[in-house]
Amino acid sequence: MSSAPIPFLKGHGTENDFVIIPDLDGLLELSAAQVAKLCDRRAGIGGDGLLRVVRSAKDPAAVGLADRAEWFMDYRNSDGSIAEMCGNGVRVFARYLVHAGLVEPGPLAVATRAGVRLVEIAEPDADGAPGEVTVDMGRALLPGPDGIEVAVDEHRWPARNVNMGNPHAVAFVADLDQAGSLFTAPLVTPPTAYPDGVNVEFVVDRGERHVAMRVHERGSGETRSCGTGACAVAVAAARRDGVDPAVTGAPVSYTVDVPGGRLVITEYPDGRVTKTGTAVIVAHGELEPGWL
Ligand SMILES: N[C@@H](CCC[C@H](N)C(=O)O)C(=O)O
Repeated sequence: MSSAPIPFLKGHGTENDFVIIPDLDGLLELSAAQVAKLCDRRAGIGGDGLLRVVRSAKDPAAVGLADRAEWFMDYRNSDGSIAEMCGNGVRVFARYLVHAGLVEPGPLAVATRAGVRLVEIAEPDADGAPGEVTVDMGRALLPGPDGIEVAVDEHRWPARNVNMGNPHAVAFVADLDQAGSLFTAPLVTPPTAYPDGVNVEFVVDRGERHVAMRVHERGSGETRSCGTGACAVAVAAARRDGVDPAVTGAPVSYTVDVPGGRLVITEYPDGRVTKTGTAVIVAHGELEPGWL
């Protein structure tokens, strides 16, 4: 790694917060331990995850995507592990590119480990406040099997396996407090359903096409929002409510409240799932030389 100062930014999407490392030409190699150090909330910058911003052509992980998307989101969880996709991360990533003058508001293709995702960055409003960011998350997969369960303390719920590029177990519960402290990962069975680990969402109804959730994220613990999780929740709710757009032929939207704000998720008859919410840059700085 070069000894030049390393710039960073901090941003969040509905309080799912990220350390952003611009590495436009792919000169940095961040180990899992270095990512965990950066995401540490006491000894580092602090974040639920890290977004390394790099040109697709400069990162081997984005091979084959560079002709469709100039920028690659190298996303890592706060423990340093790699995840295929981060739904809030990709919106904050797009916000950073506009903030840095690297792209204009409007449509943008972003390469991720789950493939290319299309983002729409709204123009700032009349007061100059940044507009919301929408991402087309592609199709949800519901691979099963039947019989998945999530357990916390004495509570046990049936759960639905929804894959949004990354794995989710969605459980509808009577009360979000039943999920407990979430200091440790909920028990998900059978373990064979998720060989690579799982993000777990606990969901309650708030009204018509309106739910609220808490999440325990693989590699990060409980977070205040999870974009892929909110999409998984909306898809699971649509199946439960009998409004699968592929069957009804009509799009369906769910408002998903997370501890850090609100996301709006729409699923279309062709299977695409979009997600809209805020994405904010809050700070920037430079790492102390030698610290990392
Ligand atoms: N917070 C994210 C999801 C990040 C990845 C997840 N922890 C995993 O390991 O799959 C989101 O907004 O989608």
